[in-house]
Amino acid sequence: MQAPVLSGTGLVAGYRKGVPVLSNVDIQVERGAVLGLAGPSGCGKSTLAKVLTLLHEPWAGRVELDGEVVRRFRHAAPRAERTAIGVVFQQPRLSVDPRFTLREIIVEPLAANGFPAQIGELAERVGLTGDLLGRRPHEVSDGQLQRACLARALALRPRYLVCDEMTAMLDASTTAALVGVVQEEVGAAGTGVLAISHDEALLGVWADRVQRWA
Ligand SMILES: Nc1ncnc2c1ncn2[C@@H]1O[C@H](COP(=O)(O)OP(=O)(O)OP(=O)(O)O)[C@@H](O)[C@H]1O
Repeated sequence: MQAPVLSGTGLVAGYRKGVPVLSNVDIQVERGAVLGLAGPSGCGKSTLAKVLTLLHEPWAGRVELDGEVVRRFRHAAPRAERTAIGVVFQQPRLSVDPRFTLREIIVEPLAANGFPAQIGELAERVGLTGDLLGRRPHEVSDGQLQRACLARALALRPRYLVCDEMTAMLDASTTAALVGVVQEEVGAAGTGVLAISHDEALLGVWADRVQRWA
């Protein structure tokens, strides 16, 4: 049986030749649990997030998705592998097309994969009600836009979800709401979550286990 885990083994990655940001990093994100990742600014947490979501190709080491070694990254990554791993970044305004309505933002992965554009229940779960779905990013708050980004990430029911400082720009009540939605997904769908955060107190209540980088 294939191991139900998203893992990185011996990962080496960076941006400039000869200057690795990740040097021999190991990580295992298990299904049905939240792994917290904490560490000082600049240590490479976001770089690891990009490698595990197949957006950045490591120089060495391997990423495995449920027992299969990932061989292609970025645009070359197979659709089935890309859609198995959702991601929410810190800054929602850098993550969306400003011309799209929130509804279009959430629907986009469903449409791109040939699924019906049914998002009513999902939008409600993330707290986007009333006329919010018809608004564009400049007409909503950061918290409302981040709700849409989380809904977009969950639309295809990914087996894994990487939350890279998902709540860093949000107030306490929006943070609690979004973490609650992720927790429901972990419980109902067995999603495996990597929660990257500076906020040790948040990870203390959210994560089942925390990996700390020096
Ligand atoms: N696209 C890029 N091109 C060049 N260097 C980059 C790029 N992205 C990140 N870096 C560099 O890689 C190093 C690690 O950055 P990364 O964003 O992974 O760290 P981090 O731990 O997530 O930091 P923070 O907690 O501040 O978000 C930093 O020195 C950063 O300047």
